[in-house]
Amino acid sequence: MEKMNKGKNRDTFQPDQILSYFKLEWKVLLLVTVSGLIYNLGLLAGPWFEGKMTGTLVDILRGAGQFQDMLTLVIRYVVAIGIVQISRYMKRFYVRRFANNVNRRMKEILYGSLVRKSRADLREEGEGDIMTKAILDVDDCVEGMRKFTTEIFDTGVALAAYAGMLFWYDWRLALLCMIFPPISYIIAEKMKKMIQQTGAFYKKQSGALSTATLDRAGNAITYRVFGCESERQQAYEDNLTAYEISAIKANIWNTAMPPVYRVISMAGVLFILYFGQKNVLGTGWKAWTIASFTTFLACFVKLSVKSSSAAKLFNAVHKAQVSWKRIKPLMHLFEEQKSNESLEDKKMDAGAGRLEVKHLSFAYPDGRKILEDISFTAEPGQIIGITGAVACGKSTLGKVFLGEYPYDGKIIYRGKDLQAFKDAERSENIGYLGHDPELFNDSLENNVRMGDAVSAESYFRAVCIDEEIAEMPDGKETLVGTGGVRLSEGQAQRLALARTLYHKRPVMILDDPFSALDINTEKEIFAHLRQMTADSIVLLISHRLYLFPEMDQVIWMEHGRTTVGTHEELLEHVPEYAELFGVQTDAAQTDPVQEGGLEREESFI
Ligand SMILES: Nc1ncnc2c1ncn2[C@@H]1O[C@H](COP(=O)(O)OP(=O)(O)OP(=O)(O)O)[C@@H](O)[C@H]1O
Repeated sequence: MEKMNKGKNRDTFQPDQILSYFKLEWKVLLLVTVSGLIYNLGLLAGPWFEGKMTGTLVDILRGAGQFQDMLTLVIRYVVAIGIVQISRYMKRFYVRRFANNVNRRMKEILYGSLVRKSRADLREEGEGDIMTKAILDVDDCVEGMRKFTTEIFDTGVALAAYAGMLFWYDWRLALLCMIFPPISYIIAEKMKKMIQQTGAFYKKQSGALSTATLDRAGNAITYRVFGCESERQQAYEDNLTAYEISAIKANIWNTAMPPVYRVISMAGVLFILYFGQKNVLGTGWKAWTIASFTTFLACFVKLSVKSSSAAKLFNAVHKAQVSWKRIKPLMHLFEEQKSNESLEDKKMDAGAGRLEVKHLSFAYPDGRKILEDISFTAEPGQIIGITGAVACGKSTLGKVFLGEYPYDGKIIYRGKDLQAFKDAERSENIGYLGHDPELFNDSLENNVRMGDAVSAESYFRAVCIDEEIAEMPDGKETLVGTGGVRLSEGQAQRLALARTLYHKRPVMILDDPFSALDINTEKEIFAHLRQMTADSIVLLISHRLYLFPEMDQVIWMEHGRTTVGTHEELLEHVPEYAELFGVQTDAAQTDPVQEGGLEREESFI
């Protein structure tokens, strides 16, 4: 990959063209070619020596030959075998190396493509299918390429050499018995469709089974609690059965045909036995010795075996074609996009822009309109509270800023519509914290720093998790487990917020960041948030309204439409908002846990 990124290879490399991968590996393939040619041409020595040795043996038995001749022949035979085997080893080594290089390159490209897909697309595709593509399909594809590369020499060169030898001994007989191998090729080609169909179906089932397995493992507790285990087990069994059937069918088509091809290829032996013995007896097309007969027969058997491997090669190539078809649309190189701004520009500009949302409307790909004609503006330093009824589109409004789907209307920031932002520009300007903390299996600190050098300590304090971390045996080095499984929900949520604040952006979208916290902690963190985002715009989506009197603006959402104003204005003009706020603040006053204000005052600027 590194090599590919430099020099002229990069300009010519086309990741969605199989030939490009061969071209990129031309040095390794050259070594394969040289060692492959030596190996396969050397193989011809086998039948030649076998014929010679048979002839010498017959001479010795007749008393016309010397043991010394046989010994010399055997020594030369052993040396020839040595050379052939060394070249065979070299050829195999370099073919494997070629396959490993291509496999790694394809996986890197595919991985780069998959991680850039939107969350929604990934979910739609299914985790199981993604895993199948990223691992199994690449492996099958490369296996087809490896076999193709190997067989070009093992089969192509050897076939040509054996055929040449047969013609040299008796061209009429050679023509006669060589009718059969092409017939086996034709049959193999005809079988292509079945092999491809069963192969594609097997891949599909394999993806479905992986998805079912992940689902079962991920939701095991839910299924147990709700008593759905036997039902899920049955669904899993059904998937497993479908997978097994598809695997058997694909395997049958893959393995049952090669013996048939071999039998067809071998049919020429009958001609050799009949016409060959005539040659030996002196009544055929050529005058043969026993040695010539043995060499011809051995050569033909080897040619038939090789030609049936060629038919087998077709199977592997057909299988690889199925996989290639599945992954080809994902084979694109992505450049690390960098905006042209310097760090200083970014610092000066950070938070300098006003955000203008004008007549924003949005529908998911299923066509249902979620947001309708939304307009508001926000200035740097403002925190804007977004709330509304359940499922009214709050999260969707936040996600629109991620640019995963197109929208109507405009979101203008820094004088440009968000849809015109490059990915890198968008990620430099928009920070997002969704419902899922998306923690990875690393230390608490690394989850916040994400590779940056600055210490995460002050961010731990900002989200009020510092004291809990201090009590953990490994402190900030504590591993959080996959998805943060070793943390409480509130801890995971705060850690994710610390990460978002650490990587502060001029526009920050925080989707319900306090939902798992008590009011005291929420208020404390909010005060820190206010300090830390003094030059940013924060869109804070929340169901809880205790903090809304402190918001610079409030957006009330209902059926995809919005009312925008200050908290006081909304209390006056939106009865639903006033009612919700009243209910929540009344509840807080009667709940002792919900009372209180800021316990710790600290500056985070
Ligand atoms: N990826 C999606 N594809 C299609 N429809 C979706 C998708 N995500 C959400 N929706 C639909 O959009 C509507 C708004 O969902 P959204 O999550 O934005 O609401 P919300 O106000 O944040 O909900 P909540 O109050 O439960 O947090 C819902 O009806 C939901 O079913």
